[in-house]
Formats: sequence, C-alpha cells, structure tokens
Amino acid sequence: MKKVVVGLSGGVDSSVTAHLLKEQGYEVIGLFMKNWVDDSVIISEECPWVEDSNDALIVAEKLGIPFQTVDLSTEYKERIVDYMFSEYEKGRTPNPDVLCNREIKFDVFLKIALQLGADFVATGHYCRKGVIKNDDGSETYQLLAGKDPNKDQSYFLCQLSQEQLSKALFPIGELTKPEVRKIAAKNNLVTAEKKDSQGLCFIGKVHLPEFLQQKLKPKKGVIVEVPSDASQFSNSVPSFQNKKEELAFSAEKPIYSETDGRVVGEHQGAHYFTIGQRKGLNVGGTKEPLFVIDTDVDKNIIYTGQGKSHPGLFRNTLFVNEDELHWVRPDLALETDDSMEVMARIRYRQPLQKATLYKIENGLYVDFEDKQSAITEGQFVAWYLGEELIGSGVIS
Ligand SMILES: Nc1ncnc2c1ncn2[C@@H]1O[C@H](COP(=O)(O)OP(=O)(O)OP(=O)(O)O)[C@@H](O)[C@H]1O
Repeated sequence: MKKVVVGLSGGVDSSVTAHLLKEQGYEVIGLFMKNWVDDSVIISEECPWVEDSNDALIVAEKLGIPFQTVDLSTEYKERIVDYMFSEYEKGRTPNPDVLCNREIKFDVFLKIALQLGADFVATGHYCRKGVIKNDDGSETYQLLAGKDPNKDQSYFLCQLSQEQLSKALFPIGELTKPEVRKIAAKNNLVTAEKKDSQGLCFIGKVHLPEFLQQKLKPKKGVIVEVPSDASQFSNSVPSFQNKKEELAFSAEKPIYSETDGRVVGEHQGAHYFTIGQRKGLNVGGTKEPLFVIDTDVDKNIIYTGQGKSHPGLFRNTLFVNEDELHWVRPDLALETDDSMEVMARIRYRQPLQKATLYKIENGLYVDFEDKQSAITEGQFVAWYLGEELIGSGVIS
C-alpha cells in the first residue's frame, strides 16, 4: 500500500484531498504545519492557527487517519519572512505563496513526509499532475492547470522541480470547488462550509503595511505625479538592428526624476509600495485616482500617474535573469537565440496572455502581444503550453 502525507490545513480543500486518497486505497497521514506567526501583529482573537489545527485534527479523526502537527515556524521565518523583508527593502514585491510551495510545502514538509516513510505528499491545490512515460523507462512530470478555471492554482506551484513533482499528488485538481464542498458535506467533514483562506500562507491573516513596518523603518519622502504626456511615454521608437535590441528597448522601464512631474504628497517609505498600487497613497484632489507607476527606494520617491490607463503602468516586455529562470520542464528549456510562443501570466488569476519567449545568453525575454499593466519586479511570470505550466521566473 502506498503511503501519502497530506498537508491538512484545516480547510475544505485539504480535508477532501485526504478523504479522496483514503477512498483510493492509500495509507494516509495528516500533517498540519504551524508556520511562522507574527505574534506582534496578530491579536489573540484573530490567531488562526489554533482553530485551523483543531479543524484539521477533527477531520483526521473523522477519516480515521493518524495526525500530527509540525512546527515549521523557524524554517518559515528564515526562508519566507526574511526574504520578504529583503525584497521589499530592495523595492521589489515578492510572492510568498510561490516561495512557500517551493521552500516549505515541497521541501521542508516533503522531507518530513519522506522521513515518515511516505511515497508522496498531497495538497489541496487546484492543479493536476501529468506523467509522460519516456522511451528509456523514465518519467517526465507535468504541472497542469486545475479543471476548475475559477480556482486554478498552478501558478502558485510554478517554481516546482521535476524532483518535487515526482513526489506530489493533487487529488482535487480534477474537481471544481462546488464539487469539493459537496463531497465534504456528504461525508460530514466539519470544514465543508468553511470559508476559503486568503491564499497567502500567512500574510492574508496579517495586515501587510503593519507587517512591513516592523522591520522596514518609516522614512518620509515625496509622491510625484507624472503626467500622461511626459516625454518618457512619447512614441518615438528608435530603429533597431535586430530583435534583441528591440526587446531590450521594450523591456526597459522608464527612468523618472523628481522634475518629471509635480509633488502631490508625502509617503512614509517608498519600500512599502508596489507598482500598480492605489491604496495607501492618501492623496486627494486629483481627477482620477493615483496609481504607483514606479518606486525609487534609493532616493525614496514614489512616482504615480492618474487613472488605471496611465501609460506609465504599461509595458509589452519583461526580462527574467538567467539565475532566476526556472523550467518545470527542463526538456523544453530554450537554447540561446531560440524563441517559443506561449501563454503567460504575471499574477495569480490573471487570464492567460499571448506571449513569445526569447532566450538570450543571460536570461529570457517574455514579449506579450498586448501591453500588460503593472509588470512588477520580484513577482513571478509563468508560462504555459496549452494547459501545462512549463516554466517561470522572477520579473527583474
Ligand atoms: N498549515 C498547513 N498545514 C498543512 N498543509 C497546509 C497548510 N496550509 C496549507 N496547506 C496545504 O497547501 C494547500 C494549499 O494551501 P492554501 O493556503 O492555498 O489553501 P486552500 O486552497 O484554502 O486549501 P484549504 O481549503 O485546504 O485550506 C492546502 O490545501 C493544504 O494541503
């Protein structure tokens, strides 16, 4: 009998995951992980993990499976929380969810599962795993979108490797959320009606600005509004010698200075802000709301533009550095000077966009057919062939 460790979060998705695996004849163990808890921010009534671990325990008892809690708060702090602070400090916007899957659920957690003698780790992610049998007898694993288009979570797993995928199971990927809830209700699982978590491992449960303020000290600076007819947005495109030059030009973020617009307000620290952000600027009196179009953490200036169609928010092309480029399918990796037509997204739930990948020596361009709003440094871009996510990278 194959043994599976299920990450039981106390939510409905992982409850049904455990139930399905048991029905399929696996020997199932439930494991709840206590992640890092931001004690200074979370007030006791909001502290969610005690309630969640209790729900996970009740589900495990109901299913008649062994259950354990593991404390991964140290690893979580080192690999996710510290990384978040350091990225925000650099003016980049990290994605803790993607990291949590790569570094915690399918690394630390997976290793614990293997120590418990498990063959696989299963989670309640809405995605599927495909297996290609190669001629030499080896297997290649595919990360496929979940069947429920409203819930597809493949993006969150975009940094997984073949090694990690080989040990993963995603039993609810073939189901829709309503189907999952129905199965939970039919089997009297206490989590059947529980509302969805915020997605983020912990950050949904804390207030991001307050969280950041603990480590990143406030630093007053100015907010500059850049008009939509600023010279940076003029359409004069130089002529290019080759595609590489054209892509480099298109991926270039405009450079702003204080004199490109007027000072419209003050902020508490450019490192708290992210491109595309609207909330928290507290500037009134403009015809349309202001959006952050760039931050300069060195000079501590936030550049903004009016309205969500401000030209400063849009670009066609982005670049991924070689060392931040990841192929879920290494066998499909592009060689230098090769290109590939794909569908791509730059954030969770964004509808897939037509794009072409161009590989150069020190990285990869992702060139979108349509201009993309708020391409943000530090976030992940993920690309797909059909329903298969084949690679991803950090936007640089
Ligand atoms: N604290 C945790 N302990 C164990 N596994 C977890 C924990 N948090 C998340 N997971 C696993 O990762 C999966 C995806 O996590 P996410 O936070 O996106 O939850 P979700 O989609 O709301 O699922 P659920 O309804 O199971 O909470 C979960 O289904 C679960 O298998």
